[in-house]
This record gives sequence, structure tokens and C-alpha cells, in this order.
Amino acid sequence: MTILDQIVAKKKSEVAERKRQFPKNHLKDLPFYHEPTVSIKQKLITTSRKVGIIAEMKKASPSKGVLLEKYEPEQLFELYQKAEVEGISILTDQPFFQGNLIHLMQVRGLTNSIPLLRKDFIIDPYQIDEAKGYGASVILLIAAILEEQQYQELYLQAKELGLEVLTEVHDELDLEKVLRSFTPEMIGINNRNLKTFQTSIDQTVKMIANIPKDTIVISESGIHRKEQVDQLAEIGVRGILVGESIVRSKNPQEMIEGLVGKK
Ligand SMILES: O=P(O)(O)OC[C@@H](O)[C@@H](O)c1c[nH]c2ccccc12
Repeated sequence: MTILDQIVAKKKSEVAERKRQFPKNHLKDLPFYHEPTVSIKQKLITTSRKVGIIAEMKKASPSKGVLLEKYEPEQLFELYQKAEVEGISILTDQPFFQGNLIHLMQVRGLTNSIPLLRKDFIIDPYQIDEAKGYGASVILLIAAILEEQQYQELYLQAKELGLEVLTEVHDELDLEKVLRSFTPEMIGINNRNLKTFQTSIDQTVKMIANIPKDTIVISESGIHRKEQVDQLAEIGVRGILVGESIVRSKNPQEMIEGLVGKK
């Protein structure tokens, strides 16, 4: 069983339990359910930077364990805001990343102009309503854990709710699967090999040629040096998604500005 299989198995029981505790028809009473969202696509297209940055908040990961003992999303937010990031990705998966939907809501309480991505393993429409209610503007859909039809349905449901979708692919098989449906607005190429956990931006370099022109490409994972960012900008990547190297840095603001420059 791969790590993704384990995560999805756990996620299924977690979602079932959440539905019992907080029935779906109550989700529309959450504080941000009826609030407008902010377009991350627009931020990435109009940025004055060579490439926009989605800075991630995560306390731990299955490959690295705990990244940061003292994890305070609201403090990180201050630094990300100073660095003028184009978006913020917030892990909400608890069992494997020590995230929480509350983190999303806390940060949303501090901004209505920076788009927030709910970073989780979305397999059920319930989680999309949750994302909206807790303050997300964007959700992640991971091709590798969804059937083609399930992916289509979740994508359309998110759009109906006014959310944007970042479609994550790991390889050509994932890409074929999602392109059979329709042209996604944003594709994130995950540089992490799910079997070995190794990252290489060569994955983005290899796959970008097969992505339709109108789709915004985001390179995800394993980005820690400016030279990588320059190379990615050169080949047409519009955004980078960076977690570990920022949260582990002594000075996250400087780290971000070092990667993509000041605004
Ligand atoms: O910490 P990194 O190597 O900079 O990676 C960030 C992000 O790409 C990674 O956290 C990620 C990409 N896709 C995911 C899906 C679920 C959880 C986490 C992820």
C-alpha cells in the first residue's frame, strides 16, 4: 500500500465521521460560506514577478516528520503577507500533516485579499463545502486519488460554489486522465515521486510541454533555490508552491523574497 492509499483510507473514515458530527446541511452556516472568494489565478497572471509564489503552511509531512515544533499559522501569515505572496496553501489534514481546518479559518480571519488554498485530500463533495465555509478560495484535486468521473464532479461542484481548482498531477497518466475531462484552469505538477519521496524539478520540465496553453502551470514541491525558480520561469511556469524550505527557514520572509524577489 502506498502512502497515498493509506492517506485516502484514513480520509474516508474521517469524512464519514465528520458528516455524522456536523451534517452537510449545516455547512452553509459556517462563517465564510457566503463570503466572496479571491482569484488566485488572477494574482498569478497579473503578478509583477517572473513567477508567483504560493507559500505553504504545514507543520509536518509523512516524508519529513515534524518540520516545525512551534507552528503558529497566524504568525507565519504576518511574514507571508509582508513578502506579498500571491497565495497561501494551508494543510488541513490532521493525521499525516498535523493540519487543521481551524488554521484555515484563523488565517482567513486575518485577510480577505490573499487567496487561500485548502490543502487536503479531497474525495467527497462534503469537503468542498467545508473548504468554502472555513474560508478557502481554492481547492486542490489530486488526480492520482480520484476516478475520472469523480474528479469531474468535484471540479464542477467547486466551480459552482465559486471556488477555483488546482488540479495536481504526478505523471503522464494523471495528466491524460484529467485532460480527458476538460481543460483545467490550473495544473500543479508535483515534483515529488510518490514511491521514493524524492523531488526533482525535472518532472515539471518533462511534463509542461503536454499541458494546454490556456492552463496555468504551477510547479509543486522540492523548491529551495533561486536557480530552480529561474529555470521554471524560463520554461513557462506561472507559479511555484513551496512549503518545507519556507517553514524551516529562520527567516521565512527573506526566504520567499530570495526565491521570487521583492515586489
Ligand atoms: O514542502 P515542499 O517540498 O515545498 O512541497 C510543498 C507542496 O508541494 C507539498 O506539500 C504537497 C504537494 N501536493 C500535496 C498534496 C497533499 C499534501 C501536500 C502536498
